[in-house]
Amino acid sequence: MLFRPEPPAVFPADERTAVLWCNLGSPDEPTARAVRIYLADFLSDPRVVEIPKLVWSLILHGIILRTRPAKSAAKYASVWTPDGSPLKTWTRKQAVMLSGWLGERGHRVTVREAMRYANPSIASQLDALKAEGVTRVLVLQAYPQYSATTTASMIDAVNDWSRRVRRLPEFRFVNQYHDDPHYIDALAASVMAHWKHHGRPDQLVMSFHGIPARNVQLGDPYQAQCLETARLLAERLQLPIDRYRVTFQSRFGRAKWLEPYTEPTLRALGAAGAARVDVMCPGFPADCLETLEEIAMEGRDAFLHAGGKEFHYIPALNDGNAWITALCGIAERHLSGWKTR
Ligand SMILES: C=CC1=C(C)c2cc3[nH]c(cc4nc(cc5[nH]c(cc1n2)c(C)c5CCC(=O)O)C(CCC(=O)O)=C4C)c(C)c3C=C
Ligand SMILES: [Fe+2]
Ligand SMILES: [Fe+2]
Repeated sequence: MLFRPEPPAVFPADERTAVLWCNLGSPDEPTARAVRIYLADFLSDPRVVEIPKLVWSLILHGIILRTRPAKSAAKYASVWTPDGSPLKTWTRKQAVMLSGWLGERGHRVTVREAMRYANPSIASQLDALKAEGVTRVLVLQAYPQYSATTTASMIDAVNDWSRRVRRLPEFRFVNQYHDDPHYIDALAASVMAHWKHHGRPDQLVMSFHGIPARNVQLGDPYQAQCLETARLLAERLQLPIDRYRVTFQSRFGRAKWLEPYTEPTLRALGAAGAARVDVMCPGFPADCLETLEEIAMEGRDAFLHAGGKEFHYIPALNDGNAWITALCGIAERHLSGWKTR
């Protein structure tokens, strides 16, 4: 193991704090080539696909990476903006806003966004922070609900970087904030803002990203945390139990994932004659491929073709005031004890 040489320590240490605002990441471009590189990295992560390495490597390289990149690239192209991937654009904007708001509250902290897969990578952002003299890093993730497939994988990436470094910053990790009252308030505010203009739907569908059902059996708390977020949000919206449902989207492969699945639920609601369905994705703080394409395009088509009349997608929290307030509060709580002002 080779640790990097570093300049001699200066005493007393001048403590400098940073918040690393982390999200999943997107391909660099909506092309089959860039998506292939992204998916190869993403899908080789043993936290994401828990299948024996040799078997998975054959399936991944023999089948998936030959067929999926072109299909996914076309989907990415349908949501791509002049600024690039929506997920990266929103995540960057959230980092800038969080930095400004923490500054207004008197904190001297640097805020940077980082991506688990592709760019800007966790390693490159940690390198940059270290070069700027940062000695304390709060790792905050755009995953309100903990899953080993996402949250633990991000911590793995930080640990991979740490393995190469001689003088480590002090790290803190936030594992979840699924029941944070301000996060719930921010979700409720975005729903209420939508309903103020459009009235209430017959059904509000709260769609979370799925994971394999087996992961939950093996101890992943993700499903329980999604259900708790949904219950708290419904309570906050004073929504009776028969006016909302919780579903799981983005199933990958043939194994059983968390149910009920979003798209079949939307089709069933359409076929049953639901006049209007609103869909929101509480587990995605930033709009991305999975919300803008899978829900707002494919989900809409599924519902309307099955006979539904009106479909509304309620945008993700993105740069909403209530959400940045919540983010600020979560960061401040976990920064406490580190002298930042
Ligand atoms: C293969 C297994 C996958 C698991 C497990 C998984 C869990 C998971 N993912 C998110 C959030 C996002 N996923 C996104 C895209 C995406 N997810 C998978 C696969 C799994 N996700 C793939 C292959 C892709 C890429 C697109 C595709 O080819 O289908 C995104 C959007 C990224 C973007 O660029 O916009 C997000 C966000 C969570 C929260 C989660 C578990 C809780
Ligand atoms: Fe995913
Ligand atoms: Fe998807």
